[in-house]
Amino acid sequence: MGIKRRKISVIGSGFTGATTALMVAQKELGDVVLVDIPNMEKPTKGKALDMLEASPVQGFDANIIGTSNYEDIKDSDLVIVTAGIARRPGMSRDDLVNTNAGIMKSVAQEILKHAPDTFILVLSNPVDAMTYTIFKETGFPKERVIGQSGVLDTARFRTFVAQELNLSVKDITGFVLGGHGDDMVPLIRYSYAGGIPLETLISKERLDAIVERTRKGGGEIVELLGNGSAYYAPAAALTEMAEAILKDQRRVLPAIACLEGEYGYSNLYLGVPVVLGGKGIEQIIELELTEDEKTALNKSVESVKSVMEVLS
Ligand SMILES: NC(=O)C1=CN([C@@H]2O[C@H](COP(=O)(O)OP(=O)(O)OC[C@H]3O[C@@H](n4cnc5c(N)ncnc54)[C@H](O)[C@@H]3O)[C@@H](O)[C@H]2O)C=CC1
Ligand SMILES: O=C([O-])CC(=O)C(=O)O
Repeated sequence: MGIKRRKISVIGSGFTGATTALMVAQKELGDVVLVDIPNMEKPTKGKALDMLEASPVQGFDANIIGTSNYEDIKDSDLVIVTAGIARRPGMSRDDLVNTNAGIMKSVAQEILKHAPDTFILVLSNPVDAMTYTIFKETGFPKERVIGQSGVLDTARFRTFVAQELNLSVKDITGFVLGGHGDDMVPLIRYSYAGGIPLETLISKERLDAIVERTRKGGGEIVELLGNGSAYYAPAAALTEMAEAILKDQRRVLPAIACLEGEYGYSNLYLGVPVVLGGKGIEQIIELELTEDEKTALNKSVESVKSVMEVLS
């Protein structure tokens, strides 16, 4: 008996998985199990040990292990899924769908077998469709299967706005709705600098340019890196969501949630504002949308659905 530390399993020890493992450990959200395929077992163990050896210097208490044995995820409080292939220059996220759907199915079976009571955060792309796949394959309640896109997309938007206004990123808030693709819908009307509407601070032309850069933000990093996609900001986004769940913070964050009538859509996982806490997705917040915003959201939904059709 006694009080036990939380356990967080990160599936995939590549760029995003390893970075996420380090960030959640640095925040002392719990002990970390980093999982990859048998071929990758040695480097996965090596990364975990290397991170653990950073802990005395940085002063965090968290055990970190690397493994290719899914039994090690037993009793996880949270499983973060980053397994799969990432895109390279010239590719869209949707090009990853067939390979990653196969990987999601096998990962879902392992989670179901070894950690049936856990929460799941999905990162693998195309993430709206992959979150839906994990939901279907595990049969978990919808509030326990959550995808990450909006925290990252909003973080990019906030970064660009802070640069434009030469203000602290801390004072910039925003909301990005819809699928995690180039049709995502940054909601300017709900975006502020220190409580002041952005529309009163930045010209329409400059705001349009920021929205466009946000939509293509993932691709911008892919072009710069040349051999993969973003991982620092995605890992930071996953860590914020993990903290909201594990500390029952009831944060208001954008997340990929299962819609059953909300915003007029059903049987679909899509990025929307939610309350994220100890029960997972505790509420989906429905914002009033203008006709233009509804049209933009609909376009984004059509993109997500066309990817999901490939899977059915
Ligand atoms: N939703 C989002 O905002 C973002 C999504 N992503 C997506 O996250 C995914 C991972 O990206 P990276 O970490 O950069 O890729 P990566 O290639 O560096 O790492 C992926 C890892 O998954 C492992 N893997 C494959 N099958 C597995 C299985 N069955 N079990 C355990 N591990 C398995 C691979 O061996 C590899 O080590 C990609 O699909 C990428 O597109 C990346 C950034 C942001
Ligand atoms: O762009 C990619 O392929 C990875 C991703 O989802 C992002 O960085 O937003």
